[in-house]
Amino acid sequence: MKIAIGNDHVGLTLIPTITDYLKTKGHTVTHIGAYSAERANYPTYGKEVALKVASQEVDCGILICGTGVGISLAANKVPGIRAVVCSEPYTAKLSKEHNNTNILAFGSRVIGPDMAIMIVENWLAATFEGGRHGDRLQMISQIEKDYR
Ligand SMILES: O=C[C@H](O)[C@H](O)[C@H](O)COP(=O)(O)O
Repeated sequence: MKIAIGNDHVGLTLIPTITDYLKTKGHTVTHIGAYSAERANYPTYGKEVALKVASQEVDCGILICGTGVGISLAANKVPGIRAVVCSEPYTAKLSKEHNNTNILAFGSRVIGPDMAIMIVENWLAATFEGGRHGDRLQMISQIEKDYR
């Protein structure tokens, strides 16, 4: 898969672990992020990764900030994006199966490298189930259209 990964200055600490893991699994990784510990603004990176996902330049995205909250909020402002913040693998799996999330976010101040890998692994392995869940996603898309 083609995966875009983005981070702010806090999320940078988990980038080598996640990037190495993804490459080991054969994925192509595009890194868009803060590249130093100098304070940076997460909306910049959340938006940039979200635009790549929405335009289908990549298959999905992974975003990391301190908590995963701010960067996912920014990504979710881009039409077509369904970003989820996860601190454990169960939500990551269900967010794909039921909500067809296209961006996974987590926080480097919340979880460590091993948990981050478990979350990524479960998210990437899961498949959207469609059916009633697809109907609900259409309702979400409609809300987006209503307020455009
Ligand atoms: O949701 C926002 C993220 O957790 C940011 O990584 C965090 O707010 C950055 O905080 P600071 O600028 O204090 O390092």
